[in-house]
Amino acid sequence: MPSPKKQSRKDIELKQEKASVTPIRQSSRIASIVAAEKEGSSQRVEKITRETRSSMKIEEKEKPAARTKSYEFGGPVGAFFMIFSLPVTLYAVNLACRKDKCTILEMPKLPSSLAVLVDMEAAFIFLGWFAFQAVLAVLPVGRVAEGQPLKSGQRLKYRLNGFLSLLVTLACLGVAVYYEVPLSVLSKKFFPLMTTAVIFSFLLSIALYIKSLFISPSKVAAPGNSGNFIYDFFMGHELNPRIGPLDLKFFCELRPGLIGWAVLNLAFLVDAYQKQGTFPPALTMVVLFQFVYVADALFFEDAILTTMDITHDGFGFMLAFGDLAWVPFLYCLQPRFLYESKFNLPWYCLAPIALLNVIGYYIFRGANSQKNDFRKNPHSPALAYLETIPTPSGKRLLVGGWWGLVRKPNYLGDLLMALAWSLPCGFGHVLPYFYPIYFFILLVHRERRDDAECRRKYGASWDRYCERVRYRIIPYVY
Ligand SMILES: NC(=O)C1=CN([C@@H]2O[C@H](COP(=O)(O)OP(=O)(O)OC[C@H]3O[C@@H](n4cnc5c(N)ncnc54)[C@H](OP(=O)(O)O)[C@@H]3O)[C@@H](O)[C@H]2O)C=CC1
Ligand SMILES: CC(C)CCC[C@@H](C)[C@H]1CC=C2C3=C(CC[C@@]21C)[C@@]1(C)CC[C@H](O)C(C)(C)[C@@H]1CC3
Repeated sequence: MPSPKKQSRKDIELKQEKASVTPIRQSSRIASIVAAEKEGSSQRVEKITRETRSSMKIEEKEKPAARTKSYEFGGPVGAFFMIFSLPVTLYAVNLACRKDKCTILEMPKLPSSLAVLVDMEAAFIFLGWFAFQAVLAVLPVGRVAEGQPLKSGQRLKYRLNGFLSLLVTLACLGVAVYYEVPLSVLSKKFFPLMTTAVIFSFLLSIALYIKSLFISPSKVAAPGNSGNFIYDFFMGHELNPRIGPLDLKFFCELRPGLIGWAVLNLAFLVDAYQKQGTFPPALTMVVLFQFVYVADALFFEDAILTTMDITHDGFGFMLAFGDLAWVPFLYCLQPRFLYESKFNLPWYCLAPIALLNVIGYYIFRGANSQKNDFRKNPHSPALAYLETIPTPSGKRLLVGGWWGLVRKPNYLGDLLMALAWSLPCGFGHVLPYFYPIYFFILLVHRERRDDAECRRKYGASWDRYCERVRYRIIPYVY
């Protein structure tokens, strides 16, 4: 136990540190950074930045985890509603879009027996798949990267071998096709596989919540620390849960669900080829687009370390269900529609859609890489041409390049791609457009959440950025 005398001295020091990040002090620090930059003294800039960071770290290290004051997603009631409505939506959309019909004008036909939805073989396939990906993820192969600094100042280490895992998975699929293993089992058992993923994500979220009750305050994720069980279960109470070398959030976000989505698509394509003797153009194109999206996420795996999911949100039901059930079994809706319905479009319709996808990808990749490279090395000579503005935390905000066009250029590119994945399904049905519609809503909401978080982090500097870059996602529109 510290002596009362020592404790009170520590308190004084703490108060002094807290005072050092008051708004007045913040603006004087920005002024010092700007002055030092004008003088061209990069050493002084580094020094002021280091001082500011360490004073903020001391402040945060000593605090018990602060309770979340503002609720998102409609608070506990909204979270409770989503825990039930998300799985229902997943089933409803997939049941409404089946071989003979794809419509929202009729009630989805419920399966004749439970065996259509639940199946032991599918459960083994799913669990085997999850274990296979986990083994690949912990193999000591591939670069190790450091995450963004945590509240404690510590940086977690992440093994980056996602792209290699994708290649190994593809090789295994190739061998399976060669030995005539029927991949059609994946499309036949689509619903039982989905049910296993749903049950698994519920069980995983419960385990994660129980584990999070025993962690130290520095490991708590601020958004999932309200004290309300339902809300924290949904948002995720622990920021970076790990089992030995396996970082569960990082793993689930990129491996079993994301690669699983690409594998389901490939299974539809192989089956279509085996049945029709040719690769149907529209299906092939969408499978290829989505494959590039998945491969890109794994190739630029370290870029996810600066996203909101990893730096800010806890690992709870929202992400567990999103990663393991929602992404693989809903994002493949357009390929599944094209596979089941055999719908096609002529090349002169597919060509402009392909161009839209390329433009979307160019913006998405350019924006994500620009921000990620800048966060990794703000003094990189390759980025020196970009205009930036200082913030009290020492970090700067990009106000040139992609990040000067709109506040979320990466969302803009992602949305263009989402549209390009649905257009090959034609205009006869609304359901294949579920993804771009849902995605637009998700990203508008996500932008608002991030805006609030950045205003909290960067104060007046964020307001300056918003004045400079007026549009949020779509130039001159929104
Ligand atoms: N397919 C899907 O279902 C989904 C895809 N996505 C995609 O994931 C990607 C990541 O998205 P997300 O994590 O939401 O958001 P961002 O990658 O945009 O990350 C937000 C963070 O970036 C930093 N930042 C914001 N503006 C600037 C700026 N001007 N200069 C420098 N840094 C800035 C801030 O963090 P700090 O300053 O602390 O570094 C902010 O908190 C996007 O491409 C998105 O489209 C997202 C959700 C779902
Ligand atoms: C349905 C719920 C209300 C919300 C669930 C959201 C999740 C499905 C998404 C939250 C952020 C995601 C990201 C990707 C996939 C979807 C989820 C998990 C991402 C891995 C897709 C590939 C991209 O290249 C990316 C940038 C790595 C994405 C990161 C965010």
